[in-house]
Amino acid sequence: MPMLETRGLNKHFGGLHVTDNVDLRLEAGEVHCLIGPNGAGKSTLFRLILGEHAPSSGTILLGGEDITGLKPFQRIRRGMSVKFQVPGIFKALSVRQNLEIAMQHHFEPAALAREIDRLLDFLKLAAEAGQHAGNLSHGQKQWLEIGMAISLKPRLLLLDEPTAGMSPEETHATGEMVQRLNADGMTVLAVEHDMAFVRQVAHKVTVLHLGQVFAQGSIDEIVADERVAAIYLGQAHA
Ligand SMILES: Nc1ncnc2c1ncn2[C@@H]1O[C@H](COP(=O)(O)OP(=O)(O)OP(=O)(O)O)[C@@H](O)[C@H]1O
Repeated sequence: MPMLETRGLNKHFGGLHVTDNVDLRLEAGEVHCLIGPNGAGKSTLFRLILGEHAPSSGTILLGGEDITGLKPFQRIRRGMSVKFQVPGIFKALSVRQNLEIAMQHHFEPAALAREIDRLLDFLKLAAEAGQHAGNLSHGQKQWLEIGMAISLKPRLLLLDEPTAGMSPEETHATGEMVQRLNADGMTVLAVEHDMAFVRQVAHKVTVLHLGQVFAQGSIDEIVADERVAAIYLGQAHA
């Protein structure tokens, strides 16, 4: 059974058809990257999956369950989690306190401290645990945000341009984090422009164009597809 499936998903904003009959399927245990030119409808599709927009028509299934009518918090309770591009961290609190806020209601105190230590190691933020989150570098803030998104161990993680603004080294380290999460069983859907990252992590790539699924396949198939090169990859330094 797929972890996530959209069937005939449509979204209109007035006369603008932004999501056009999208059938997307993520198998459990898959890392799937969503690419496409600016304005292709990637963010809108993300918001539909998360429940921040209601579709004009179509169905969304999580683990086989129809979640189309559920609110975002109900989807999160069913094991979905998201990291947006703009960090939603509390700058005046320490790195550790940010993770505590995300996790405090879900663990006993002793287990909480242990889980946070493990997570800080995973995020390469152990040395920064006591620092104000506002003092972290841009890449570290993104990692803290990923930490908050994975702190409750979702089965489906949505990442919106996780490596935006990162150096190549930080991008690679982020890819390794995604690979480790995936090795532990997490299914991941990432909107991403950085083709090195896509090549590093993706089992499958979907190209969106004008709100539609334009092409789908492995990264090698996508890079070899001249139709994709014509609309997108020329701009993306594949
Ligand atoms: N709330 C809205 N109301 C009206 N139009 C919208 C709304 N949200 C998005 N759009 C339009 O839908 C189209 C797709 O936008 P979307 O942000 O989903 O694309 P994208 O692929 O994520 O682009 P980018 O890579 O630039 O973020 C754009 O033309 C945008 O102007």
